[in-house]
Order: sequence, then C-alpha cells, then structure tokens
Amino acid sequence: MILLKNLSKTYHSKNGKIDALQDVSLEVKKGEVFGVIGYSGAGKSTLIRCVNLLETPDQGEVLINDTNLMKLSQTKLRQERQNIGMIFQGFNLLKTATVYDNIAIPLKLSGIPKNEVDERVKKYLAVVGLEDKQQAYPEQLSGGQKQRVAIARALSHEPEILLSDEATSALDPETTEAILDLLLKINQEFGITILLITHEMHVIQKICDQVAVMENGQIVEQGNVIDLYSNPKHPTTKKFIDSMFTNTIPAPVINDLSAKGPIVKLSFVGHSTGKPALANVVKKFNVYTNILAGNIVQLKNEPYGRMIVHIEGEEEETKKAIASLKDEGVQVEEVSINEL
Ligand SMILES: Nc1ncnc2c1ncn2[C@@H]1O[C@H](COP(=O)(O)OP(=O)(O)OP(=O)(O)O)[C@@H](O)[C@H]1O
Repeated sequence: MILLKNLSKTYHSKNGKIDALQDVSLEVKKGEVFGVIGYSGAGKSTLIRCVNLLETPDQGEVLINDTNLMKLSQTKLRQERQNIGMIFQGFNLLKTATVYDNIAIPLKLSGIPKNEVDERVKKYLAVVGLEDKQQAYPEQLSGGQKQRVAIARALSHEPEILLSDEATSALDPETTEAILDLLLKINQEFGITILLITHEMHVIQKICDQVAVMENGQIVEQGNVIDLYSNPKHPTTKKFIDSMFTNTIPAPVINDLSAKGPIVKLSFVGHSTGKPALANVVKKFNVYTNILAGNIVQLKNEPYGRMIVHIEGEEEETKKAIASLKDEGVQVEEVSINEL
C-alpha cells in the first residue's frame, strides 16, 4: 500500500551537498506498523516527508495504493493527502484555537458539512480520551494531551495511513507508553497502516511489525522485528538491539569463569524456550550452568530473551550441551570477554 521505489534526495547548502536519501526502497503493507530507526542525520525525516510529498524526491517513485503521487496534479495530490494523516514531535497545533477548533477547522476547510464536522470532532476526541477538553487551549494541556489532540485531528480525516514523525520523542517515558498504546489501538481497531520514524529501539520493540534501519541516507537492514532481534546482521542494527540488553559482568568474574568452560549468549523467542532448555542440558549432560545476566523484552507479538550463561564442565560435555540447546531452537553464540 505504501511503496517507495529507489528514492534519492540531495540537499545543496553553502557547506556542500548532502545525500539525505540514496536509492531507498521500502514497502509497507496494509494494516502494518512499520518503523524506520536511525541515529540523527540518517535521513528518516526526509524519507517520511517524501511519503506525502512534503519533500519531493529527486529520483524514484512514491506509490500509495498503486497511485504514483509524483504524477498527480496539485488538486489530485491534495485529495490523496487526505488519505495520509501525519503527527509530529512538536504536535503542530494552532495555539490560538481551542481543541475543538484545532480538529474542526481543517475538516471545514476540506468541505465537510457542519454537522458531520461536529460528529467527527466528538468521535475522535473520545477515541483519544479527551472528550472533556473540547474548549481547552493547547497551552492548557500536557505534552501527552497535545499529542492526543494531534492524533484526533489526523484521524478525523479518516485516513488509511498515519505517518508518525518522532511522535513520542518529546514525551516522558510514561506518556510515551500511553501514546504508543494509543497508536497500537488505532492500528488494531481502525486498521490504519502506520509508518513511523524514531531513534528509540523501545518504540520499534513495542508496536512495530516491520523495521528498517537507516544510516547515511540508506536502508542498511530491514525485516520483521522478531527476525531482526534474533539475527541482526548490520553493526548499526546490532548496536540498537544491544542497547536494550545491558550486560554488566565484572571482567575478573569473566576471566575466572572462562577457564572452567565457555561463556555463551543465548537468544530465544517465546516465553518458554530459554530456562527449560537450560534445565534440560543440566539433566542430560555433566555440566553446570550459571546465568550471569538475562533479560526478556516484550516485542509486539512475542517475548524475546537473551541470557549470558557460563557452562561449566569438560569440553566434550559442554559441546554436547551447546548442540542440545541449538536443537531446542535456542540461538547460541560463544562470547569472549571483549564482547561483554
Ligand atoms: N532542508 C535541508 N537543507 C539542507 N540539508 C538538510 C535539509 N534537511 C535535512 N538535511 C540534511 O539531510 C540529512 C538527513 O536529515 P534528516 O532530518 O532527514 O535526518 P534524520 O534521520 O531525520 O535526523 P534527525 O532525527 O536529527 O532529524 C542531514 O545531514 C541533514 O542535515
């Protein structure tokens, strides 16, 4: 439904040229939550702004439901944009208008009859839980409430697609959770496809089905979130995922243990895989296992866990234990002191 084909964009400034997008392609299917993650300057904003042509790519194609937006007249493009809502880090509310008018004015401007405007404002303020704030002004609202108004405004045009440009970056952790829950609810209840950009792995982890990792204007890796967690290939992807798992094992402990058997990193998807598999190898082989660090994070659909484990025993036995763990679907990687 969103298909970006070979997009390139170069900015020219006094200091030279910047290739903000270099041959970027991605596909977001109907009903998905797709996240694009990258560090500052990676090209995320440029990319998301190309989807509704707030930014015009130098090369490539932007297709929404098979319509090539770059071939449309201004009038047709304006109509197509009604189908693409957008929310921003800075909320972009009209300061001098009430919450009600912030939603009603754009609806009136797009030609919707007055009684339907009223219905939609009330309906979508209820969806975001702000029925009682109709007459408030933005400055009387918290950051989270402002973002809820912006979300209600985007939804009031009843779009198929919602673009989220770092929508939670200015919010505290608790409010971030609440807004992410709201985005998930919108995706599930209204079937709205969401494309978001973020620099926080937590956002990807919590609500996304698919993820693309951007660096220097390029997508360096993309895929299903669970697959990327289980088997990240690019160093930047690894860095983002590692940031969710802190391993602070003192070096002397590692040195001491390494002499008595391998230290391994176990990764597993699902609730039950990790600990039972470990218990089994202790039963089956002549080894002891010692969990040095462990963490399970909740991805959108499934938990994903990582443990750092010392396997103590004779070489033959520890090898068999590792093979058995692999047989049970646990990913096993031997780690050295430098990698912890
Ligand atoms: N209008 C512009 N003129 C010149 N350079 C620009 C312009 N917009 C973006 N850039 C440059 O293009 C590159 C990509 O910027 P972009 O904002 O897309 O990245 P980003 O990943 O969204 O980063 P951030 O999270 O910091 O916004 C950066 O080097 C940025 O400085």
